Parts: sequence; C-alpha cells; structure tokens
Amino acid sequence: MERIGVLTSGGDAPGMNAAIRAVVRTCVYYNITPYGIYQGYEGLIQNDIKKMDAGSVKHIIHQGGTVLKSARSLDFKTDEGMQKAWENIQKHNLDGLVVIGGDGTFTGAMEFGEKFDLPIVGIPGTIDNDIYGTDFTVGFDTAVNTVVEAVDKIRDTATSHNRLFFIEVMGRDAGFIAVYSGIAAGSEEILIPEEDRGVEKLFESLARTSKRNKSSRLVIVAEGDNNGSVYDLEEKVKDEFGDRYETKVTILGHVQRGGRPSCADRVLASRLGVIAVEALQDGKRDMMVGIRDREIRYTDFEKATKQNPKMDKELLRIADIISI
Ligand SMILES: Nc1ncnc2c1ncn2[C@@H]1O[C@H](COP(=O)(O)OP(=O)(O)O)[C@@H](O)[C@H]1O
Ligand SMILES: O=P(O)(O)OC[C@H]1O[C@](O)(COP(=O)(O)O)[C@@H](O)[C@@H]1O
Ligand SMILES: [Mg+2]
Repeated sequence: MERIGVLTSGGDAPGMNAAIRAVVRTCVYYNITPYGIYQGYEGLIQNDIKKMDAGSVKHIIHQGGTVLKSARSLDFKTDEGMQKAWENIQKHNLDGLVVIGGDGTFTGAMEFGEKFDLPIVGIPGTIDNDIYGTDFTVGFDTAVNTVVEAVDKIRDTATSHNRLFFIEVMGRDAGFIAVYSGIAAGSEEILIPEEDRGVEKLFESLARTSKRNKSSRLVIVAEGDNNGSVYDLEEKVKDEFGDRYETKVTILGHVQRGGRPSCADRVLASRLGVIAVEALQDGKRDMMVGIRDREIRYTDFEKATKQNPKMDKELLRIADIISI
C-alpha cells in the first residue's frame, strides 16, 4: 500500500474526525500517503480528493461532525457514478480505501470494491449503532449522552407541571439510542422497532402508574418505532385516557448528531482508525473493523450490513423492572 484514501459517508457522527485523524496518522507512520476524499462517495465522483499529512488532521480530535464532510450520494448508486469514481481513484493511484459510515456506506463499498477489485475496509460510524460486528459504533456514545442530558432537562419541566412527555429520539430502524437513554434518564416506557410491544403495553404501564402519585412521565420513542409518529401516540393516549394526562411532545432531531465526541467515541475511533489501515496493509478487504468484547473483530461487509445487531433483551427487562 502506497496511497490510501479515506472518506466519511452517510449521516455524520461525533468521533468521525478522531477516526479520520487516526487513519491519516497511521498512514504517515507506515510511510503511506493519505488522501482525503470530501463529501463521501460524491467527492470520489467529483474528484474532490486532496493529499493529506499528519498536520492536516491537527486539532480535530475534539470536534463533532466531519472535516471531510459527508453526503448521501444518489449518483454512486448508478453504474456511471461508480465508473467516474473508479477513474478518479486511478488518477490518484489509490491502492485502497477506508470508508467511515453506516450500513449504506458499507453496501456501496461492497459493490464498488467487488466491481473494480479495490481493497476497502470500513469503520462503523453512525449514531444509530445499527451495525453487526461491533458492540458500539463511533458516535453512538456521544449521541446517547446528548439525549440523556436533554431528557434530564425535560424531566425538570415535566415534573413542575405534572406532564406526560413523548420524546422522539433518532434511530431510523434501530432502538439503541432509545433503550440506552430510556434506562439512563429513567423513562417510564421505551418504544423501539425491534421489539414491538404495541401501544397496549404503554396503556398498561400508564394505567398502573396512574395509581401512584407520579409528578412526571417520560416516554422515549425511537423514530423507527412501528406505532406511528409521536403525535399519533399522543393522540392514542388521549383517546384511551381522556384528559387524565396533560401531554407534550418533543422531537430531539439533529441536535443528537452534533457536539464534541465523548472520550469513549474518541478512543473507539482512534483504535479503529489504526486497525483499519493495518488491515489494508495485511491484505484484508471487503470488511469492517469493530470491537466486540474488548477485542478487535473483522466482519465481512455482507454480514455487517445484512445481519441485524441484536437488541439486548436484558436491557429491556432491566428497563421494565426499574420503571415500575
Ligand atoms: N446499494 C448501494 N449501492 C451503492 N451505493 C450505496 C448503496 N447504498 C448506499 N450507498 C451509498 O452510501 C451512502 C451512505 O448510505 P446511507 O444509508 O445514507 O448512510 P449510512 O452509511 O450512514 O447508513 C449513500 O448515500 C450512497 O451513496
Ligand atoms: O440527517 P438526515 O439525512 O435527515 O438523516 C436522518 C437519519 O440519519 C441518522 O441520524 C443516522 O443514520 P445513518 O447513520 O444511517 O445515516 C438516523 O438516526 C436518522 O434517521
Ligand atoms: Mg444507516
């Protein structure tokens, strides 16, 4: 390996900069020239590619977002787009790529790497934590801490007014942010797509706790939950309980994607950045690097994207018990 390109793609995630930094510095350490590809796969197509050095990534380890920018590139899903991307890779003589992103990014990498016989290694970077093959993805820890901080604040005002809040958190098809923040912020109920327990479970829980003199109620809902939007849920609760509860809805939205990465995300991203470059040097390709049970693991892109990471049922059980 003499030249390696690095890009960030899909939804940005705090800690992506720490991963870019680790990739670039590891390249320099091994006398490989690193190239930054801007705006994910879009930059590959548009030839937005620049040589980097150790200094190009100074003072970014603590910054949210991604200095390489990110994009959801529709063109990369077309044959013409991929062909242009390949021509630009050849122009820069890149021997391999490190892609930092989520399941979509890895699906694209799998197809592209196979089509043009290019070694590609992935680093899981998404706040959703929806990737098989790693306990945590880069960005999840920071996002979930942002959510907990916000829900703590909502609790203050909910308690002052004896209100029931429905709080929507991110997670397109995944409930990890909802479950972790629900437990940590002490919510009454958590609704996630992986475990559809229906609105009846919510009704039961509200009915049960209504006998207690609770001053606030917090229901965390993953955006991918199957029971409709948070507003639909609010309506269903109103239909069931009349005006027993004064309800409010908060959608946390993109505030969850920004901010300074946590220590856990910086360390995870730094480890995976080093390992990704070393993996390419060792001849590994078409796979993602991750950490499971404290150990480095390599998972084929195919498996990382197709196999759903298991939602820990034990966490849901814990949440149920402690919210009684
Ligand atoms: N089937 C595919 N073929 C080629 N490229 C893809 C495919 N799926 C996703 N991609 C590329 O990966 C990018 C990132 O995927 P996306 O799902 O938006 O985010 P994430 O990687 O965070 O899951 C897409 O914008 C697209 O350019
Ligand atoms: O910022 P956008 O394009 O509206 O996307 C929102 C989606 O991106 C996420 O924040 C992260 O998802 P990805 O990592 O798959 O891009 C999801 O939780 C959310 O559904
Ligand atoms: Mg995704």
